[in-house]
Amino acid sequence: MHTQHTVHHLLLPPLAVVLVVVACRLFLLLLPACLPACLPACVAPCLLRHLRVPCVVLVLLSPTGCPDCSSSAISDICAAGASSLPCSSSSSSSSSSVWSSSSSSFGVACRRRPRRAWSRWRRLWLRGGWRWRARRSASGGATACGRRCSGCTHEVDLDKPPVLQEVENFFKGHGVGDFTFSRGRLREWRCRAKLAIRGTPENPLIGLYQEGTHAVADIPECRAISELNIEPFDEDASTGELRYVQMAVTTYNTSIPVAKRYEQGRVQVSLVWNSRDERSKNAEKLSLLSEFLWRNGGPRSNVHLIHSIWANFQTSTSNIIFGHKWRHLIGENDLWERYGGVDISLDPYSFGQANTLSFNALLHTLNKYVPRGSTVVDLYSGAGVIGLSLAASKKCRSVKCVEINKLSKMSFEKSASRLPPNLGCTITWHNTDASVEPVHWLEGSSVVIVDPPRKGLHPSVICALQKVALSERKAYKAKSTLTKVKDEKRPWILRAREAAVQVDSTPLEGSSETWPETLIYISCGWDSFKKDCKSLMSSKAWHLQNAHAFNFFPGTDSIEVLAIFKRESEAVQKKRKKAKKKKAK
Ligand SMILES: C[S@@+](CC[C@H](N)C(=O)[O-])C[C@H]1O[C@@H](n2cnc3c(N)ncnc32)[C@H](O)[C@@H]1O
Repeated sequence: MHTQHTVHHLLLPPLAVVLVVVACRLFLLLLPACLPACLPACVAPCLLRHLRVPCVVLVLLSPTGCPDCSSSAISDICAAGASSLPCSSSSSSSSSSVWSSSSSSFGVACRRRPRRAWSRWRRLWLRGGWRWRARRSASGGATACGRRCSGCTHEVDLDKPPVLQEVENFFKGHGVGDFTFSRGRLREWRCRAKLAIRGTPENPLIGLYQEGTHAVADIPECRAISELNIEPFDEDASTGELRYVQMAVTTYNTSIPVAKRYEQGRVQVSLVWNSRDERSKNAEKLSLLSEFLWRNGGPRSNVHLIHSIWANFQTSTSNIIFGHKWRHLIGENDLWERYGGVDISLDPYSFGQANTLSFNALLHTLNKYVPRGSTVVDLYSGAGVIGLSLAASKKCRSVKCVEINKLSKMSFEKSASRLPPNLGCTITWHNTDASVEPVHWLEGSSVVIVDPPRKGLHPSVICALQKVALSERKAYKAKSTLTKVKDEKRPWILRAREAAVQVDSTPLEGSSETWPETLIYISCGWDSFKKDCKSLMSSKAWHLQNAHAFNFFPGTDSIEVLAIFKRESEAVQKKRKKAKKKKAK
C-alpha cells in the first residue's frame, strides 16, 4: 500500500505535464477556428507596429493591446489585454486565413470600396506621407505576429527600401562618390501620426486612409468613443464630432538616461473637433473625451503617457485636416524636443518630423556641409529647426527662416528663446510664400537650404536658383533685372520681408552682395527631387557634389535625401564650355 502510494506520487507530476502539453496542443490546433474573432485584436498591432508611443494612446482608446511595442508602459497595458494571444502565434500559415477573411476591422473599410484589389490593402498609408510599417519576424516576410502588415510596401529587408538601388545609381551616375545610406531604427520609430475617425459610435473606425482613398483601415474596438458615445465624422454629410486625432511624441526628458528617452516618450494629443469653437453645443463631449484620456493616460494614471491634450476646431468640408482655431485643454503647454543640439518647441500646429532619430542623424550630416560663419537662408523652414540648430552649432553670421505657415512663428520664438546667449548671429523668421520673389531670400546668403513638401520646389524657386548661380557678376546684374529689390512697393511683399521674429539685431556688413555658393536640398519626395535636380543641373548652374539618404520611413518605399550642390565657378564653366567645343570639333 505504501509502495503504491509512492508510485502514485512519482507518476502524478509527469502525468500532469503530459496533460498540460496535450491541452496546449489542442488549443493551438483549435486556434485558427477562432482567428476571425481575434482579428481585430491582431490587425491593429500590425498596423501600429512602428508607432513608437502613440499606439499607447490608441490602446487607451482600445482595450486591445499592441504586443509588439516593448516600452514598459506599453507592456503594462498589453499585460492587461488579451490581445497577445493571436499575435504570439508565429505560424505563417495562419496569415492567409487571416488576410483572406475580410471581415472585422478591414472588412469595415473594405465594404466601402469593394472593388479595390487586395494588393492595395498592403499599401495603406495616409496621403501626405503618413505611413505605417510592420516589423519583420526573424523568418522574414511576416510580422512578428505572423501576419503580413497592410501598412507595408515591402515585407523584408526593412533596411533596404526598394527605391534605394535606383537612388544609389542615380547619384553614382551624377558622379557622387561618397553616397551613404543611413538605415536608422527599423521599428518603433514613428513619433508623429494623424488618424482619421470615421464610422459610428458603436462601430468606430480609427486609422489611416488607404492610398488615394478616404477609406479607413481601422484600429478596432475604441473604448473611449463607444463609452462616451462620440459621433465619428461623416465626410459625406459633414456631420459628427471627432474628425481626426494627431499624436506627437516628445522624447525630451533630461531626467532619464538618453537610451531610455525614446521608449518613455510622452504624447501630445490633438483632437480635431467638428465645430466652430468650444462654445458649440457638442463641446461638452469634447471635455468628456479629453478628461477620459487624461484620466487613463495622464500623470495620475499608471501609465502616464499623455503629455497634453489640444483641441482643433474644423468645420470645413475640404480635405484640410486642421482648422485655424486651436485650444490647449489639459497638460503642459509646450512640447520640447532636442534636434541638432538645440531645444525645439513644437506646437501641434507646426510641422514636425515623424522620425526623430533619423532626422537628428540627417542634421548631424548636414552640419558638415555648412562652413562656420556662413550666412544661411532656410527656405520651407517650418518652426526653424534646421536654421536654429545651425545658428548654434556653426556660429553663423545670419540665419533667415522662410515659412508659409504663420502659426509656426510661436514655436520659432519659444525655441529661439532657449538658444545659448551671445551667439552673435542675426536670426530672423519670415512668414511668407517662398515662391514669391525667391531671389530676395537668396540675396545675402552663402548657403541656401531647401526642405520643400513632397511635391518639390516651386518653378519660381528653381528659376531663381538657376539665375543666381551664374557667375558672381552676372548674378549681380540678374538681381537688378530680376527682382527690382530696391523699388519694391507692394505692401504685402514688404510686410513679408520684414522679419516676423528677429533674434539678436547685430547689423550685417556687406552681405547683400553675397549669393549662395552651397545649396542643400532635403527631400522626402524622390520623384520630385529627381526632376528638380535635373532642372538645377541643366542650367549648368549647380554641380551635385555629395548625397546621402536616410531611412526615414522603414517598411515603405520612401526615402529622405540630403543632397549638396555647389555653385559652378566661372572658371569651371568656361573649362566645360571649351571641352564641349573641342569635342564638337
Ligand atoms: C517638409 S516641411 C520642412 C519643415 C522644416 N524644415 C523642418 O524640418 O521642420 C515643409 C515646410 O514647408 C512649408 N511650406 C510649404 N509650402 C511653402 C511655401 N510655398 N513657402 C514657404 N513654406 C512652405 C510647410 O508649411 C512646412 O512647414
